Amino acid sequence: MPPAATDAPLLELRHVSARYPDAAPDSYALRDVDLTVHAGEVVTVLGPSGGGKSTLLRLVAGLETPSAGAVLLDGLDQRDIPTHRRGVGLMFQDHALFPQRDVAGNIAFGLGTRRRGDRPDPTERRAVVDRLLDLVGLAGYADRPVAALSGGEQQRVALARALAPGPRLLMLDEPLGQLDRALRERLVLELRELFVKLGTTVLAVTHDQGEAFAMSDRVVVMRAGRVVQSGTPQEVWLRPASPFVARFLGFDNVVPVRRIQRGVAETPWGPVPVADPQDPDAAPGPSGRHLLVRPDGVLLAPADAGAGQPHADGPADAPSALRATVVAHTFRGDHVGIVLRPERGPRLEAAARLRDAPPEGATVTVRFDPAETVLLHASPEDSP
Ligand SMILES: Nc1ncnc2c1ncn2[C@@H]1O[C@H](COP(=O)(O)OP(=O)(O)OP(=O)(O)O)[C@@H](O)[C@H]1O
Repeated sequence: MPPAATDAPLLELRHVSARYPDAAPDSYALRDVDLTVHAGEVVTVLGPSGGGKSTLLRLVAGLETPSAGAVLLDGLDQRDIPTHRRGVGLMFQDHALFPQRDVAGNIAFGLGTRRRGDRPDPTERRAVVDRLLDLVGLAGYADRPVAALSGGEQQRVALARALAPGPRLLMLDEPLGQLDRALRERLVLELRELFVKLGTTVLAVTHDQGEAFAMSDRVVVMRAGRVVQSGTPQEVWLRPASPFVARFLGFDNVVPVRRIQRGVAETPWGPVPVADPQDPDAAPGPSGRHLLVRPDGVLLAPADAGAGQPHADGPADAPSALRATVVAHTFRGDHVGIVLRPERGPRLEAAARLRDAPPEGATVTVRFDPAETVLLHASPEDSP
C-alpha cells in the first residue's frame, strides 16, 4: 500500500458526480458530492431509497467510475486503482454469504482476499477466524452451516468476513436492514462498541435514521444524489437544515412561516414564539422559511384553561392559545404520541407521559415552547 499523505482524510470525495450509462442524460445518481471520512471515524450516509447511497459506496469500492470529480484514499486519487487493491471492505445489503460453506469457511474467504505473501497458513487462519467470531459474539460457531443461522447471526458472520482482511475502510450497505427492530436496536449498539474498540474507520449507508444516529460520529443526509446536511447526530437532530431533513427524521410539525416579528413567527397555527429572537435567523426574513416544532414543544392543557387568552404565566403580549381536538394516540413505550386537529392549520403531533395524555376526542388548548422550535431554510431542491 502506498504511504499515507500526512493529515489527508482517509477517504475524500471531491465534487463527485455519477450517471449510469443507461440513465437519461440529465439523470445523475450522484451530483457534486463532497465527503470526507477521517481515520477512526464512523460516518453514516442517510437518505431515502434511490438517493444515491449504494452508488456512493460502489464508487469508493471501485465498482463504478465517477463521471466527474475524484475519489481519494489516503490522499491518493483512486482513478486507476482496481477494487482489490483499494484496501476497502464492502458488506452488502443482503450479506451474500455462501450457503454451502460453514461459518469458518465464509470468514476464511475474507482472509483469502489478502495479498499473497500476507495470507495465513491453516492454523493461523483458524486462530484469526476464532478471534473474529469472538469479536462479533459468535464464539464456538465456526463449524455451523450458515443456512442454520438466524438472520442476526448471519449478519454477524458477514461482518466478521468483511473485517477479516483488515480493510483500512469498512463500508456497510444497510448493515441491519433485514433484521427486526428489536434485534437491530441491540446489534447497532454492539456494532458501535466494536468499531470503537477496533478503531475501525467505517462508511455506512442506511435509510434508517435511528440506526444512523446510534452508530455514527457523523451523519451525512442525502437526497436525490446530493448532500443536504452533514454533522454530528446531535447537530442534525437538534438543527435539521431544511424541511426535507426535518420530515425525514420523522418530525411532522413543519409549517411555512409568513413573517417573524419580535420573536414570534406567523404560522398557519397562528403566532408561535421562536427560540432566541436575537438569533439573526429569527429576524424578519425572506419567504421560504419554515418552522419546526418538536412534539415535546406542543404543550397541552384542558380547553377551559383560557383558550384564546394569553397564558397566565406568560408575558402580557404572549401569543394566544390554540384550541385542538385529540384525534388519536400512539403508544410509544415511555410516552404517548398524540395527534391533534387544531382549529386552524395542519394537524399537530404532541408527546405526553402515559398518565398525562388527554383522552381521544378531548378538546385541549395548545401552547408552544419556543425552546423546542427550529427555524428551517428551504433549499431550492427542498419541496417540503
Ligand atoms: N445499475 C443501474 N443502472 C441505472 N440506474 C441505476 C443503477 N443503479 C442505481 N441506479 C439509479 O441511481 C439512483 C441512485 O440509486 P442507489 O441505488 O445508489 O440509491 P440508494 O440510495 O442506495 O437506494 P436504496 O436505499 O433503495 O438502495 C436511483 O435513481 C437508481 O434508480
